[in-house]
Amino acid sequence: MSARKRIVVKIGSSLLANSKRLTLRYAFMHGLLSDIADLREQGYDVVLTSSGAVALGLNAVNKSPEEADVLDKQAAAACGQPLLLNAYGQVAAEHGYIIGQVLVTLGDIEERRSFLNIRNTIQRLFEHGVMPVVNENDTVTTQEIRVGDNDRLAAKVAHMIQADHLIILTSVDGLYDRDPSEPGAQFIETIDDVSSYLAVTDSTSALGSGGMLTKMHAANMAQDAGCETLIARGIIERPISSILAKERRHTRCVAKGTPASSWAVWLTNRLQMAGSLVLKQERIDAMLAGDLVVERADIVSIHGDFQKGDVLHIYNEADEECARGLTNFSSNETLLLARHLDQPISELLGYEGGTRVISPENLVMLQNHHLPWDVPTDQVTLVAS
Ligand SMILES: Nc1ncnc2c1ncn2[C@@H]1O[C@H](COP(=O)(O)OP(=O)(O)O)[C@@H](O)[C@H]1O
Ligand SMILES: N[C@@H](CCC(=O)OP(=O)(O)O)C(=O)O
Repeated sequence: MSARKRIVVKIGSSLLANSKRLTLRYAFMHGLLSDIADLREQGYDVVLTSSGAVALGLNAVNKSPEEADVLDKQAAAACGQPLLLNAYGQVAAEHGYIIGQVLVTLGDIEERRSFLNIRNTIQRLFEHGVMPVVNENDTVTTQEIRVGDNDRLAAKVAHMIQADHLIILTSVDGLYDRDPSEPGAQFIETIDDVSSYLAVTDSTSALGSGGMLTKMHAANMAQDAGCETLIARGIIERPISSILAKERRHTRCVAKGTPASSWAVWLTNRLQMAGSLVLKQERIDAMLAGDLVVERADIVSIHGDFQKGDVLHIYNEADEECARGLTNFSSNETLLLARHLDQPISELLGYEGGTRVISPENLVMLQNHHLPWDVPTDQVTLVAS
């Protein structure tokens, strides 16, 4: 691992685009990239996760943020992303460095192989002194399969590169106990456990997507990965170094304890559910006591249409999510195996393979994880029926 420190900086749309004219705020970009030039000199490797493609492309499709539908936004992103990256490229060159574009989809970061590929590419860009600029590839995503906000995407990148800090620059100076436009809103300086703030208001600025809600989710994901999240106002001189030097107000979400392994964090911080299993309480108790495995006899019900290698969410019979793990069988195979417990697996499936539905090395308990999903209500298959 390199001795250089790593930071992921997330830039919200409201910082990059003028909310009325929907044009680029060059002065902000200059200040930001000049600050990054100094940080690079001081030994920081920086990844920018930058929004702004949709906002900067809206003029090209003749729409305002309010009237644009999903397709308009995808078309706008196709026009705005090159504008954005061109500007980053030109301004970075004035400060003596090169940027590289990394466009990703939800599938790319949820699939282990492409996740590792992106990580290796970012690593190689660092080795060449190039600053990666990451954004979601909005033109190819659909509503159901998209990250949807760059806060959580930035947290994924922070986990991917084992960043020391995730810095979220936005239009307010941090988290308040309610929307700061409400009278009496109190500023929150330090957050030890993000889980108590996961239900904060989700109202956004004119161009924003997720508001503070997705910033808290991002901080929660980063906390799991051992990375501290700092949330601060972006329109200011030296927007990043002034935060790192604690010169101005910001919200700090502390990274506590030893981070889980990269594999465990990848398994738990999923944004998409392939399928799920409800297990008998005895098995959940055994798993909590350290016996990490799922056998076919443990299954009460199966949800969803999943494939071998997909990550499943594991629930107890009270519909509480307890664990996540990588399945060795598809949903059809799992059903067959669980319904015919007295028959050998090789006979049922027609091939020799393992016997466990989820193997110990591929199973992670969620006891320290704060983003459990509700049990899905569709596509339920009761094993005993
Ligand atoms: N509890 C809160 N604390 C701070 N800001 C909040 C809160 N609730 C809502 N907001 C609003 O969230 C907005 C920032 O989120 P967003 O517009 O999505 O920014 P970005 O484009 O930078 O991601 C601010 O305009 C702020 O008014
Ligand atoms: N990928 C989108 C950004 C989505 C997003 O998260 O926006 P924001 O809440 O302003 O950070 C774009 O480039 O416009």
